[in-house]
Amino acid sequence: MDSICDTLDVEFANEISLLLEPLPSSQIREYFDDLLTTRQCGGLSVKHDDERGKGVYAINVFKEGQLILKDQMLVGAQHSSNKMDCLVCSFCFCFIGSIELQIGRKLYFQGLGISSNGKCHSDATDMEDDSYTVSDINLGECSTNNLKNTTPLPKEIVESLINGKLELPASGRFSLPPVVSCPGGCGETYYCSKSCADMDWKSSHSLLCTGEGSMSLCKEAVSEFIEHANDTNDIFLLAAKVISFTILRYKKLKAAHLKEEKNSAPHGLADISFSLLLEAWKPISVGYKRRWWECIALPADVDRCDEVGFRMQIKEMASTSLQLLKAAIFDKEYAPLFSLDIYGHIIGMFELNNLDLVVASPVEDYFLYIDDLPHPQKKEAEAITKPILDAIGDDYSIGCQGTAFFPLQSCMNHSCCPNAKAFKREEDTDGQATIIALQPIQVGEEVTISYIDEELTYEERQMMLADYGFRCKCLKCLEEGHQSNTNLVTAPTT
Ligand SMILES: C[S@@+](CC[C@H](N)C(=O)[O-])C[C@H]1O[C@@H](n2cnc3c(N)ncnc32)[C@H](O)[C@@H]1O
Repeated sequence: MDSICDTLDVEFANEISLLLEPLPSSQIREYFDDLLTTRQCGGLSVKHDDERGKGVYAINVFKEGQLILKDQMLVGAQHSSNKMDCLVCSFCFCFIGSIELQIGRKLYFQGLGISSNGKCHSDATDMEDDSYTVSDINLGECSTNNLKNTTPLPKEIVESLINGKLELPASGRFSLPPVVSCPGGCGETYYCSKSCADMDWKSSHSLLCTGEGSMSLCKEAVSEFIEHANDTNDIFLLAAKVISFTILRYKKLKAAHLKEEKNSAPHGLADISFSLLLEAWKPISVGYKRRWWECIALPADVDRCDEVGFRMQIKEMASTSLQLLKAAIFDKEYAPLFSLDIYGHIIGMFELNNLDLVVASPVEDYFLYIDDLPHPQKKEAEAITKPILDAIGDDYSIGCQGTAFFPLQSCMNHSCCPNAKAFKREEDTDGQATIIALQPIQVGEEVTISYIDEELTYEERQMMLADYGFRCKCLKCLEEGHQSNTNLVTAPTT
């Protein structure tokens, strides 16, 4: 595995080990206390123990069913294969536009079909008089929808759904925020508001935008990086967001520092630069992480004897992705961020902590509403909606799907008898993680969630948790583990 030589890893070995060094527990606690204050979440605290690392503890009592935490993601991305099904805000992941636009886009992409390389191909006409047109839609890979038993609609109807010329019955009850375009003009990301667009721009998108306003070194290089991620693993898009986020935070800290320096005796900037980079990196430094190619679970179809080769391939793929990212946004000033070791640890952090990003579809709610209407209205509405439902087929209910890193939720340890779970309620219409109490939780008790299906057998659970790199010692496992050991001892020999 050492055959992949990355010169930055050698040149910046000291800086890299400082970036990867765990923070002292007092700093970790301070960081999470501040974060909990910004989340307006008074009932929790993050503490460290030597056996299991960080954990989340209740400092208030929670009742069964009570909301424990709404956690805002640090970075997240919609799966490229899901972009055909759902148009969502690229920052908060709520659905945008209108029910008609959501349905029209879905039918439009279904109508295009999927070419042999898994990409959409476009042959539709533009509708230039509207702010969101068919030609605006740039999606990367398409999902392989289940199009069996669907009855296509005429192209003009699909176009009028997208253009807002056709209004569906009662769709006003399901109004969605308007579509706001990317300020950099990439035509690839859309938002629910100017404030989401601005926050995404300042957080990471300004460096990863492929539009005219991009702050990257080379827009074509950004496009190449994105294409590689779409073709291989969209986790690289999240890693790029983390690096951009750190660079932009660093630049902001440096600007504030220079402003302060003007008003006092100046110090050498070189000395202070790395400490500013460390500060900018703090939200990532507190995340539990290991190198991706070392911690990724061996897929079921890879034989144990091919393990070394598999891990080497993963490392090579990450190295290719990093070279493409370097061509897009590298600067010597923050060079250690572009070492393969740091890139591997960022992706490993996602591997070990990420939560599925799920937002339910308002299109599903819309069709359920129509189905529930009393008889005369239902018949009237269905005269219009039924052909549309027949054209979409079984996939009408697909919601937004992606992956995201949540700073507080990722501190929650696993238990096979958890007292909390990640659960989206009806009112949770964006990408935040929502954690709900499954049972009463007392002050001082650890808040735990299950990373796996806790109904599996003891052996199956341990096998699945081995992918997360640990053996579970929760009460249920201690009891069942003891029982299975006892059975082994007492089992009759044949
Ligand atoms: C998502 S993180 C949870 C937070 C983590 N403890 C930390 O320090 O950031 C998952 C990691 O926590 C540890 N962990 C979580 N639940 C555990 C459990 N029931 N028993 C042992 N280790 C556990 C394992 O190292 C696991 O890979």
